[in-house]
Amino acid sequence: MPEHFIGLMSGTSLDGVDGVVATFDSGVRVLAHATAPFDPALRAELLALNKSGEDEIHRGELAANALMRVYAQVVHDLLRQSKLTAGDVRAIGAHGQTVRHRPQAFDGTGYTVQLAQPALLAELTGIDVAADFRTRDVAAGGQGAPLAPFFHRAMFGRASETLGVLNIGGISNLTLLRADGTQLGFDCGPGNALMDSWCLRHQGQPFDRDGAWAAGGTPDQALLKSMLAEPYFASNPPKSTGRDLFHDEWLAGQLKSNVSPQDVQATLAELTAAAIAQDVKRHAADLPKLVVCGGGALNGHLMRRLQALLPGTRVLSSEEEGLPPLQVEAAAFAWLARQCVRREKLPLTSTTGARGARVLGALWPA
Ligand SMILES: Nc1ncnc2c1ncn2[C@@H]1O[C@H](COP(=O)(O)OP(=O)(O)OP(=O)(O)O)[C@@H](O)[C@H]1O
Ligand SMILES: CC(=O)N[C@H]1[C@@H]2OC[C@@H](O2)[C@@H](O)[C@@H]1O[C@H](C)C(=O)O
Repeated sequence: MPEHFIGLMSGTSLDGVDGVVATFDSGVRVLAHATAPFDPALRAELLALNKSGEDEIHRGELAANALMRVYAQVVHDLLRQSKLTAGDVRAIGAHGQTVRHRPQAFDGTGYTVQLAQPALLAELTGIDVAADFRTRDVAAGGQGAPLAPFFHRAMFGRASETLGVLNIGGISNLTLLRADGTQLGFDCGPGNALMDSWCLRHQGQPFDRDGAWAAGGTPDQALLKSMLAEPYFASNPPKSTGRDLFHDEWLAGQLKSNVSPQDVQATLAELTAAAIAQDVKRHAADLPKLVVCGGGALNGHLMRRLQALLPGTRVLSSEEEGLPPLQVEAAAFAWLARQCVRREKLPLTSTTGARGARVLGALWPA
């Protein structure tokens, strides 16, 4: 029987948990996919914990416990769907919930915090849990993110082919896999997070389905220019970002003139697409193919804008390459769990800037 791994991802969009059960013995094979939304109180608390607040250690621990219960529910759903038992699964890779990401802050080492309680998840599932994947990279001088590029190579890479893999979650990140075997990976900037928040505020919807609201507006060029002047966009990789920088107050600080809510949404969509296109042109002029995953791949308007800004590149959904957009990151953490239990070092340097290859993650035995 092949070794099975479960991957659980709850990302910066805070929409909930995506999980997969997968095998990697002969290529990547996803046997089941399950999701669980966050209930509004947990989502609000996780969002609030992205900023300093009262009694945050206590609140953070309770939120981590609550998060693990949602993770356990996804694990049980995956086992039921795939007709596997806990004993059939070698390990779970649990990402946790990023609430702070400051890899180079203050003391030159910095930190990244993913709320999780892997011990509780091991108790609730009876399966070994690999977690805390980012901190070793930060300790080794890296950004701690993005980590999916190593999986992107395993999943989408082809010998002697140059291609890009783009994840558009709350934040967007780009992986460039070059024909010569080298790679680059970094966060481009906002993905859906600012759009989601603006849409909730003005439309009462958690996200702009298919980008329809944005598509009916017109980007405000002065606002777009001002947003693109944020120094993060021009800075060189290795680099990573998050809600620490791209939060509602950042957007509020940009809104100096009177732009209609719908045109602001159109401008935010254009910002996501333009920042990505700028990065592709800067680091991979003549890129033949860009495989898009994450929830943003389901946003037709965003996909059309990306294609228009990158006319020489074929922009396609990861679905066309064998893995649906909402399964890619969860599959990445299943794969990272496998690397962790095998004590395989990942060649981090060209992507995160870490000093050398390291084993990522720690293990909580069942
Ligand atoms: N049908 C759709 N139309 C438009 N946008 C969508 C659609 N479905 C999902 N999305 C967007 O995708 C987001 C979720 O994406 P995803 O699950 O990839 O993010 P994440 O994993 O939380 O974030 P990150 O990759 O930054 O960690 C939603 O918040 C929403 O903005
Ligand atoms: C610190 C953190 O949680 N970063 C996330 C976030 O969401 C997208 C982007 O920013 C990426 O850098 C990363 O997630 C993916 C899974 C990664 O590590 O590749």
